[in-house]
Amino acid sequence: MAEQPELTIQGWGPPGTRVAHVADGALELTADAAVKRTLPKAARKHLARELGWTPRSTPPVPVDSIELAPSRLPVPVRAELVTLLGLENVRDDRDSRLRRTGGKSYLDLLRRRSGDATDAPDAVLTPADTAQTAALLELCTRHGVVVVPFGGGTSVVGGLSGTDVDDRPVVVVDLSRMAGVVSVDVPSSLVTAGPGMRGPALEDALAEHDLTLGHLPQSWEFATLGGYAATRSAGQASTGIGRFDELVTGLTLATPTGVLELGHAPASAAGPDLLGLALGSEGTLGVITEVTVRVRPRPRTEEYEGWSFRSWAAGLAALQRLARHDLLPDVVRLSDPDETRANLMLASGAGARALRGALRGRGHGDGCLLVVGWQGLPTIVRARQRAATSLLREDGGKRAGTRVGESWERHRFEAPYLRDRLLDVGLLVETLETAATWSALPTVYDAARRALREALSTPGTQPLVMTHLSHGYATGGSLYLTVLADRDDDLPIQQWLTAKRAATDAVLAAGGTLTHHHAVGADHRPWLDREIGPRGVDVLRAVKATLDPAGICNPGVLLPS
Ligand SMILES: Cc1cc2nc3c(=O)[nH]c(=O)nc-3n(C[C@H](O)[C@H](O)[C@H](O)COP(=O)(O)OP(=O)(O)OC[C@H]3O[C@@H](n4cnc5c(N)ncnc54)[C@H](O)[C@@H]3O)c2cc1C
Repeated sequence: MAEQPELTIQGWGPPGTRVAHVADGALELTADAAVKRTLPKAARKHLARELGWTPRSTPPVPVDSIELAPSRLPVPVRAELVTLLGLENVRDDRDSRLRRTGGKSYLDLLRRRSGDATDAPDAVLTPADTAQTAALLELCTRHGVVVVPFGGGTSVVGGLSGTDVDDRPVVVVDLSRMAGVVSVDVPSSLVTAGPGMRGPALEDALAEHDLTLGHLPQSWEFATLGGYAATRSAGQASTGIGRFDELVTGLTLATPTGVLELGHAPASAAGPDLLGLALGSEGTLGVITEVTVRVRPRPRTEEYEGWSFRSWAAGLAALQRLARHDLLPDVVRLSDPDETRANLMLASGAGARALRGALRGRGHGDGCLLVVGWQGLPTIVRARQRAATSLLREDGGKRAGTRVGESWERHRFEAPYLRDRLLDVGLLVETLETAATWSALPTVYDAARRALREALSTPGTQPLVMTHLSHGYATGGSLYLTVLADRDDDLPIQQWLTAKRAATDAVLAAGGTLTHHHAVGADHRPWLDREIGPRGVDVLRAVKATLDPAGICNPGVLLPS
C-alpha cells in the first residue's frame, strides 16, 4: 500500500504544496510560487471594497514554536498498550501528537496558527485490526483513558478534541494502518475496506475492477471511509449517487463492551436499523473498523455545464421542479448572487470577462450561476440532460456553456488551499451548512445571512456571505454558506463563536437542520436537543451507556454536556 501523505499542521494540503486541481481526471498539486496568482488583483480589490478589509500580513507562527504540554498517559498504562500494540504503535512524541491535534475548522486553524495546541492528545495509537482495537478499548475502559478515533483529521466541527472535561488522559486511535481493501464483491457491487482508507486510494483500487465509489467531498484527498461513516458525509455528486450514509451497507464497530457486525443483506425488516445508529456516531460508541459500501461502474461519460438565472428565487424554483419530476442531475450547485459575483471576480482571464458580459447581456448580471453535472452511460446521460434542459429553459434558465461546468470540475478542490492564503492576510474564512424543505429554504437562507451580517458587521466593515445550494433532494436541498470578514485580530475566536451561535439559532428557528453533512462534533452539540428533542438525546445516551459504560469514547462530541 502506498504511503498516504500527511496533512500540514497549520492549514490544508501536504506540506510544501498549496493548491490542488483536477487535470484529466487526476489530482495535481501545484507548488507555492504558482499559487500567488490564485487571488487576482481584481478579487483582492473586490473583497477590500465589499468587506471594508485592509489586507495585512498575518502569517502563522513557526510550527516549532507551537506549545505542547507533556503527555499525561500514565507509565503503566503506556506499558500495557505497548505490550498490546507494539512499541512503534504507541507514540507520544511531539510530532505524532501535534499532527493529530484537532481538525481543520477555522477555529482549529486559528489555534494552530497562533501556536496553541492545548487540545493535543497524550498519545497516538495505531491498531492493526478489529481485535486490537477492541482490546485497546477494553484496556482504556479499565484505566479511565479517553479514546478519540482519528481518520483523516478533516473534521470541521471540533470532532477531534484531545481534552476531556473530567481531565482524563486522552489517546487518539489513528486508523491509518487499517487502510486497505478487504474484499471486492463485483456481482453485488460491494467493496469492504479498512476505515483508514482515503478516497484516492480506494478509487485507484476500484479502477482495477472498472468500478467507482464516486464519493467526492471537498476533503477527498485526506478524509477516510471511517470518517465519512462516522460523520454521514456528503460528496459533490451526492444528489445523484447518494450521501455516504446511503452508500454504506455494513460496518464493524468495535466498542468497549464488544464488537458489533451491522448490515449484510441488501435489505431487511429485522427490527430497527442498528446500522443507522453507528452512522453519524462520531466515535461516541466505539471505533468503526471496517466499512462495506455500494459501488458502481465507472461512468462512461461525465458532462458538466453552467446555467444562469435572473435571481436566486428563480434558480431555486427551477431546481424544485426538476426534483419533483425526478430529474435532478448528479451534481447540482446553485450559487446565490453574492457567490456568483465573487466567483466571477476570482476567475481571472478572458473567459470570465466574456461570461460576465454575457450574463449582463441577458439581464442576469445580478443573477445566479448553476453548475450541473451528469455521470453514467452516454445514452442515459443524454436523455436525462435533454429532459432537464427543457424544464430549465421553461423556468427561465439560460445555458452558460460547458466551460463554466468544466471550470468548476477542474477547480473544485482548490478552495481549502485558497483559505490558507486568505487567513494569511487578515481574513476570517469559515463555512456553515444546513438543509431544509423546498418551502422552508428561502426563509432559512434569509435568516442565516441576516444573523451572520448582524453578528459580523462593525462600523466600517461588513461580512461577505456567499451561499450555494449544494445538494438537491425530492423534498428540499442543502445550503452551504461561506463567510468572509475582516478578522478581529485581538479576539478572533470570540468573533466567530458569536457569529456561529447567532447563525445556528437563526437556522434552527427557521426550520433548517443543525447540520446537513459536517456532523455535530463539539461545535454543534449544545443544539442537539433542539434537533432531536430531549427524549431523543436520552435514547442516544442509553445506547452509549450500553456500549461505552465508562464514557471513554469521544465524550467531547455529539451529546450535549
Ligand atoms: C477543506 C474541507 C472540505 C470538506 N468538505 C466536505 C464535504 O464536501 N462534504 C462533507 O461531508 N464533509 C466535508 N468536510 C468535513 C470532513 O471532511 C468530513 O466530516 C469527513 O467525513 C471527515 O472524515 P475524516 O476521515 O477526516 O474524519 P476525522 O476528521 O478524522 O473524524 C471526524 C469524526 O469522526 C470520528 N471518526 C473518524 N474515524 C472514525 C472511525 N473509524 N470510527 C469511529 N469514529 C470515527 C472522529 O472521532 C471525529 O469525531 C470538509 C472538511 C474540510 C477541512
